[in-house]
Amino acid sequence: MSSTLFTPYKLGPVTLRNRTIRSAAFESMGKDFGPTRQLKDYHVAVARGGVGMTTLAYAAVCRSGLSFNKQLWLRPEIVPGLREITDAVHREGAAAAIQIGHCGNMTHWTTAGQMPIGASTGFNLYAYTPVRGMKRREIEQVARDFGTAVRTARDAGFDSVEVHAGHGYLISQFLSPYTNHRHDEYGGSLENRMRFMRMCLGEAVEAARACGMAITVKHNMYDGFKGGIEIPESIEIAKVIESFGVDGIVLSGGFVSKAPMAVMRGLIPIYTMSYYSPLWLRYFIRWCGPFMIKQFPFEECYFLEDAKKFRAALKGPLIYVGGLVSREGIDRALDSGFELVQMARALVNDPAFVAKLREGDAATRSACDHRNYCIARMYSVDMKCCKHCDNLPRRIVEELKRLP
Ligand SMILES: Cc1cc2nc3c(=O)[nH]c(=O)nc-3n(C[C@H](O)[C@H](O)[C@H](O)COP(=O)(O)O)c2cc1C
Repeated sequence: MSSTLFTPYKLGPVTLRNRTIRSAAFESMGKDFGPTRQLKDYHVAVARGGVGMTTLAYAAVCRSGLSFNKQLWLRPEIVPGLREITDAVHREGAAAAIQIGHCGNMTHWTTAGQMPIGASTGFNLYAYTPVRGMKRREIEQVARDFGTAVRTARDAGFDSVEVHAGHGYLISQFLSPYTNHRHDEYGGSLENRMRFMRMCLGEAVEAARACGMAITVKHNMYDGFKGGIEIPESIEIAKVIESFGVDGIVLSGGFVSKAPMAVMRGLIPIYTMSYYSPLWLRYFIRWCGPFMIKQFPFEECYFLEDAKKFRAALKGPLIYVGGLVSREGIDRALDSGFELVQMARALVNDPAFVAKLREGDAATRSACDHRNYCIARMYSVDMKCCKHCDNLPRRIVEELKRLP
């Protein structure tokens, strides 16, 4: 067994009690773009369950960066509600982080309060909406919003911020040749495609340093389809992220609008997903979902072999995420040179998973079976494991049983 898992780690100015972080996983528990009692209770349970740090997700840096109505929009009005959460998390001995980002083209007018904007003009199937390419002044404003969001997070008592630069959110829409078709200084060469990321990181890192917060970046090792970012280019991007002096890079992959299961792996319960979708979308998902959503089989530590290539190329702290379900897997990641590990589904399934690892024997495993009910449900209800839901509709139970 690795000896480092339950040792403290200094993440920039913050000391974590151990090497585990609850990964940013959209809870779908917000109301009016702000926090709720349910959101607080969930993160307090995770903190009580032993993690070093828990991450609230996802918080948009401005209104146009919201993709769901139950997300957070980081602004002064919600600071008191967030402060209640961070105080309660701290009382449990854990640190508190918040993921900040902008969803770019993955939204709808009704949520964003304006026409969706992205790196380039187009039509987004994810939200069935036309998208307008961002003007220069919008690009500059959103970059500044990243700095403002960091300061707001500090006012709310967070110890750390995670900049979302992966998964097809706005920064990765600029980075990826698949979504960036610009002909100006923000498009074309890799240097140009990284310009927006550099602007956002410049603002966010400066703000974090000024207010004594840790800062990490979630980055795509690859987008998960032909025409997107691949590992060699992604390593070059990671080197630039590292040059900003961030406290850690979280290595992930996949584009939620094109290859969502490349991010999370495992099965996707199509009927369940359609059940929780608005009526107008329900039958489209039921009929077209199996063809549109590419499957990526789940495997423990599914990103580890690729993440090791980044470990070999980079010097700074790296955070492993993806398919951690056992002590053996966590130790494997830590022993491969990653300073910290993040987990999402193991903690959706059981917020006390880390405490069980500490108290249990080496064979302790998460009971999550990666049938991904939590993902199907998250879009319109909240993020919950099927194991915590009573009285599920019969057809959902049957579908979850039927999946191999
Ligand atoms: C329900 C759910 C919601 C998620 N939402 C986000 C999110 O808002 N931001 C993000 O960066 N990743 C999100 N993810 C991805 C996780 O952070 C993580 O990268 C991925 O699930 C792999 O970790 P795991 O195998 O421990 O679950 C989400 C995952 C799940 C299961």
